[in-house]
Amino acid sequence: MAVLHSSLAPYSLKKLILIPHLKPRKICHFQAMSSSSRPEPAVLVHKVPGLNPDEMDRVSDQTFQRYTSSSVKRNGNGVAIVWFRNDLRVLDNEALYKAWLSSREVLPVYCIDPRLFGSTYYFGFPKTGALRAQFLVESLFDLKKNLTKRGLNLLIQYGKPEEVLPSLAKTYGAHTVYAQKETCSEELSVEKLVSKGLRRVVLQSPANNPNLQLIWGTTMYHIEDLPFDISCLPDVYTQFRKSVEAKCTVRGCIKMPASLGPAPSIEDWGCVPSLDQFGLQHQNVSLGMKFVGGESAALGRINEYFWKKDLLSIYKKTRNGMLGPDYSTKFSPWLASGSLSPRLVHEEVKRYEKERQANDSTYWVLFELIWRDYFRFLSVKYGNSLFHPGGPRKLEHRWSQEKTLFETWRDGHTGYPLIDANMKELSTTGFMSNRGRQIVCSFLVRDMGIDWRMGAEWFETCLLDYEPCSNYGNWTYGAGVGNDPREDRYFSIPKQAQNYDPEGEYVAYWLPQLQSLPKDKRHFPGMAYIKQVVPLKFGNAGKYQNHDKTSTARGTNFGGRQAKGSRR
Ligand SMILES: Cc1cc2nc3c(=O)[nH]c(=O)nc-3n(C[C@H](O)[C@H](O)[C@H](O)COP(=O)(O)OP(=O)(O)OC[C@H]3O[C@@H](n4cnc5c(N)ncnc54)[C@H](O)[C@@H]3O)c2cc1C
Repeated sequence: MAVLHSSLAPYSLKKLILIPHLKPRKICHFQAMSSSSRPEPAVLVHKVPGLNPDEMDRVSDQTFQRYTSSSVKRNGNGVAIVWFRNDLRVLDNEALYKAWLSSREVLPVYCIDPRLFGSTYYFGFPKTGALRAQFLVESLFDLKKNLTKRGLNLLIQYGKPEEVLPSLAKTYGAHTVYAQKETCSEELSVEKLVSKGLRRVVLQSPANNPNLQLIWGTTMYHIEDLPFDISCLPDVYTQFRKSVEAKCTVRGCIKMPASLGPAPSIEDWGCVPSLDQFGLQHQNVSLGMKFVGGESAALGRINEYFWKKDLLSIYKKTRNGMLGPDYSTKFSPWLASGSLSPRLVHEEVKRYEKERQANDSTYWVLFELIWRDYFRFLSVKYGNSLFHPGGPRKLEHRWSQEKTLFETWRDGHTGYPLIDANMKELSTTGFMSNRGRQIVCSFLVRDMGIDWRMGAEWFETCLLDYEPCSNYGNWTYGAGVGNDPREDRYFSIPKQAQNYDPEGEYVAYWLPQLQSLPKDKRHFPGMAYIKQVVPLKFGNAGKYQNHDKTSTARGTNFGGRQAKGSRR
């Protein structure tokens, strides 16, 4: 058992809870050391993917050749608009494909919706942090480049889609606006407003009859191929997985036309925005991983992880790691922004299995992508209850919203190195491993007793890979209010530290003050002490109660519709 190291004793959780006015920074000694005394970590920043720009372009061009075709025939007329949302890619993009097929000219549009740069609903954190905004800027820049190479351009407009799109449809006489279908209430409310705006165009000039066509494109398994009605979606993941694996096939990627032009001529196509246009300042990534946004980088990462480094063959053994770029695929930021299609990942896994090897690891990437699908489908089945305090099961529980305590977690000042290191990684890079996310979620909710929505909203601010279904879905599971009553797990910090960072390498990377300690002391310098005096697990299971009413849904800044249009 670790012995308390006097100079590194973390303040006790009990003290924090009993005396909330204590300023953690003052009593948490190891965090008060001056930065000049900290040894520099060996590697400062890993670029993900770790390819140089020329290599990335080459890889991306090769993949484009594989997934495009020159023999696709076009038979449409007029102008179609593609409204890019969370599908910032060219390959396997069905909305773009249908727009191309049904028209003579395609007008690709991205709307920078000011609401995405407002505040989160309950706790008022920035809805999009600077790192994700930067990732978005890079993604748009790359999309514009890839469209231009194929004869189109990207019109970037600052404004609400329900104002921008009808006006463009009217000006260019577009017959259809194609877009990827979303499933959560804020996005659904924008879809409704766009449809309404397009109907107004018809009223004003009946000859012009634009309509909105929404196309499913976010999951690996298509919603129409599910072997059950979505209202009967199993509440146990394993049942869902077994059922889709037995009864459905993943559709192949759509072969996109090699050339997509011509585009209608527009004088000003709009520039890729800079961060100050979002009211944000550039945040430098000085440690950990710096992800590069955009489809080219996503294809580069597949190439690097699967083909160049052969890491796919050992994924199952490494996936629970926390340090460095290569323990897991790191596909999530590109999947969330839609720069990468899950079906393309599926096809590349199958190709790898054919050309190199098939094993547990190659299968396990698909297993994880089925989790991603599952959370998306759950959002259709459960709607807004995903965002309610009691989650899909409508459980009642008194959560604390104590600000000081929450801030120690948010800022990585809890005094527990495993928690602090993960929270520092999140705020510095916009990323955290799956293992880390489960641990910090359990700590916030079960050890600190804090409202899980505070954690979920903070993740919403910071994560590069934020998307509502996976984020709120995983948080409801972590808080024990998810749809599956059996997914109610407590993560013991000593056990997690022992299993996943036995040498303390991860914590010492993010908290360099710990590097001078012997490896066995890095992790829980105060563990013996904490175990004696702090009831780490509050045993909350007995406090939950079922109740029938959902919490009062309120309006959001999305769409002005009260209650129904609200996520919360
Ligand atoms: C509290 C909490 C919040 C989370 N919030 C998000 C989020 O906002 N966006 C997000 O994409 N993921 C979220 N996850 C899931 C998971 O942590 C990340 O997808 C994963 O860490 C991304 O790293 P990777 O791409 O290297 O994953 P890999 O291990 O390489 O997995 C491959 C892909 O499978 C999918 N995947 C893996 N695990 C999960 C999971 N538990 N749920 C859903 N999809 C999964 C991801 O798309 C991932 O890219 C959250 C998990 C927790 C516990």
